[in-house]
Amino acid sequence: MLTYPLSGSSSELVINILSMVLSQHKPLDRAYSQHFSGLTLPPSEQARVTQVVGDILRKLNLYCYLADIQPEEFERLGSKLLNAWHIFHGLELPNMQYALQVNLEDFETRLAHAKTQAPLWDGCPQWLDELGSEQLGDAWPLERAALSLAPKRFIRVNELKCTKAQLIERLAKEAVEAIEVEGVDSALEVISDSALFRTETFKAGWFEQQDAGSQLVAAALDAKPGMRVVDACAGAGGKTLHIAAQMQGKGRLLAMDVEQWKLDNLKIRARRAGAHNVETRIIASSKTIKRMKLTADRVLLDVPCSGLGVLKRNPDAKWRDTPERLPILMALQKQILQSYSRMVKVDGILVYATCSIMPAENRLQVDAFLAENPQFVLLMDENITVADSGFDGFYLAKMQRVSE
Ligand SMILES: C[S@@+](CC[C@H](N)C(=O)[O-])C[C@H]1O[C@@H](n2cnc3c(N)ncnc32)[C@H](O)[C@@H]1O
Repeated sequence: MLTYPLSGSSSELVINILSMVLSQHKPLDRAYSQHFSGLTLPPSEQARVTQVVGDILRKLNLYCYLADIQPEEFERLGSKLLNAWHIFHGLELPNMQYALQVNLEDFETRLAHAKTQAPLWDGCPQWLDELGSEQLGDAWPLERAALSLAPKRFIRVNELKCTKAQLIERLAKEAVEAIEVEGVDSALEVISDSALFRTETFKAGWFEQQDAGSQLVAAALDAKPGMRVVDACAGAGGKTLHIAAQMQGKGRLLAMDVEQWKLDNLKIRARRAGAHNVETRIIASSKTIKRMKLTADRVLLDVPCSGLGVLKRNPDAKWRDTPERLPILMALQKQILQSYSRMVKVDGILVYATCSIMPAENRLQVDAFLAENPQFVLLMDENITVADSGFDGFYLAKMQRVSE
């Protein structure tokens, strides 16, 4: 965490970003882009601001409890929470105008109590603690604690442009220190505090920022040059670009989604990455899928999910309407799996993936699908857990179509 306090203006910035997320219910990335654009903040200060915002969101209920405020009061009482945050981390108080002060005696009493309440200490809201206990049983406390930590920074080497060794060397010349990641061939961990997207190495398309756990998903698809591959929930193409590299730019790679703006972003990223065999197609209706019946060697279904495996990186989801959305998401996952699996040809491979660690969105969906679709068999599945891997949490199931 920080070694010296935030400046007064950075503290105000943290409060404004958090207010946008907590009071106006905007996504965190939108709050960042709105507040950072037009600011001439040095990259290191921007990194400090995002570090503090991320930490506060990961443990919002703990810091609110210590500051003796309610999350709903953040817009009005944010300065008190920020002071409590500094005291908690043993830092001097920031120099904010009109800041509300914390009663130190009260803070110490609350701190002693919070240490005895593990879910509160881990910044876990009650609904999530109940869901995690119900879904994961004894494994939940370790996952819960792991989800409260700051995420590491991972990148994926773009093998269409360079090797891992060449990437490490070129990044070092731009003062970015990156090391190999055990168990994930395509990944590097960035251990210096550098602004990655400003590097020439990034502009040349040599890497993408992508969690190491996420890189295991496309690896499981095992796409080969010359194949016909569909990434059916491609979004902005994190995994599409990885698949394109596996295919060495040869064969047909179709990236589909229901949101055109995401596919437009994907096209820009594909151009930078030199991924020339990527085509995009909007899913306008079920006909788009029906027309492709039994045509694909590989289909990836990286379905919309709760995101409960990636709370380190997207901690705002803890304080959103995630529990209300869960049944809707699960119905959509079931429907996508049933309908889009029709694209897989006989002997072809289907990979179902989520960035959730909850069995209800993962193995239970796959079991239900297999029970209704004997034309598919399960080859393997994997829970990439946050506590075991240190990555974000993912699930993947690899299935094969054995008959029409
Ligand atoms: C988990 S995200 C995909 C992330 C992406 N694969 C990546 O690696 O960057 C799920 C995607 O599914 C898309 N989606 C939502 N409903 C869909 C549907 N019915 N059919 C296809 N895609 C859908 C969303 O727009 C979103 O981009």
